[in-house]
Amino acid sequence: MSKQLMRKNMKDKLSRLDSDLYILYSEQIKTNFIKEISSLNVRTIGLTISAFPEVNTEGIIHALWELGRTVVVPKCTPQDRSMTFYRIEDYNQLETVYMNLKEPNPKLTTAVEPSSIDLLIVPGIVYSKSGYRIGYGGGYYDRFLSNYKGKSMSLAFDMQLVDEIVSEDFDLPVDSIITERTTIMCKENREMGGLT
Ligand SMILES: Nc1nc2c(c(=O)[nH]1)N(C=O)[C@@H](CNc1ccc(C(=O)N[C@@H](CCC(=O)O)C(=O)O)cc1)CN2
Ligand SMILES: Nc1ncnc2c1ncn2[C@@H]1O[C@H](COP(=O)(O)OP(=O)(O)OP(=O)(O)O)[C@@H](O)[C@H]1O
Repeated sequence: MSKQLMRKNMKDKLSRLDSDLYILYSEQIKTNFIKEISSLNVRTIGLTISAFPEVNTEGIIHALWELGRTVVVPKCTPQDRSMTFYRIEDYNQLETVYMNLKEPNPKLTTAVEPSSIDLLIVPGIVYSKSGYRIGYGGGYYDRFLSNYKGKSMSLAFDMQLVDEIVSEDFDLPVDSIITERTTIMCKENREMGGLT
C-alpha cells in the first residue's frame, strides 16, 4: 500500500478514536514515558505541541517541567522545510502562525542548537515496530533527523502500529516507540534484522 493511502487510512481511523479513550491512552503513554526517561540521562527534550488526534503532549510537557528538564519545541520554516527548536517554560510563549499548529514565539523564547537536544520525540501518523514512520508529509522530521545525533523516540497509540512500512532512502527510524501498552525497542528490532 502506498504511503499516501496508509496515511489517509490511519487519519480516518484516528479521527474515530473515542475522546475518553484518547484521554486515557494519552495519560497511560505519559506515565510510561516518564518512567522510561527517568532511567535515561536526558536533560533537554524536543517535542511538539500536539493537536487531536496526536498523543496529547501537554501533560507530558508539564511533567517534564516539574522534573526540571528543558523543553524545546519546533518552529517551521516552510520555505526550506527546516525547523528550529526554542526553549519554552510556559504555554504563553506559544503562538499559532502556521497551519493551525502551536509554535514558540521567537520574540519570547531562545533558540537551541540541535546538538543540545538529548532526546527528540518524533511525531507521526503510522509506525512500524522497527521505528519507521509516516508523518504529515512535510518531510520536516526526515530532514531534521538527517543532521541529528541524539536519541529519538515516538509516542503513539497502539492502533497506529502496522506490520510494515516500505521505507524510502531518506526515511530515518526512531530508536523506540512508547504506546499505552508497551515500549518497543525499535533499534534492537532492526539489529535483529528482517523487520522494516
Ligand atoms: N503537533 C505537531 N506539530 C508539528 C508537527 C507535527 O506532526 N505535529 N510537524 C511534523 O512534521 C511539524 C509541522 N509539520 C507539517 C507537515 C506538513 C505540512 C504540510 O504538508 N503542509 C502543506 C499543506 C498540507 C495540507 O493542507 O494538507 C503545505 O505547506 O503546502 C505542514 C506542517 C512541526 N510541528
Ligand atoms: N533529508 C531530506 N532532504 C531533502 N528532502 C527530504 C529529506 N527527507 C525527506 N525529504 C522530502 O520530504 C518529502 C516528504 O517526505 P515523507 O512523505 O516521508 O514525509 P513524512 O515522513 O510524512 O514527514 P515528516 O518527516 O515531516 O514527519 C518527500 O518528498 C521527500 O522527498
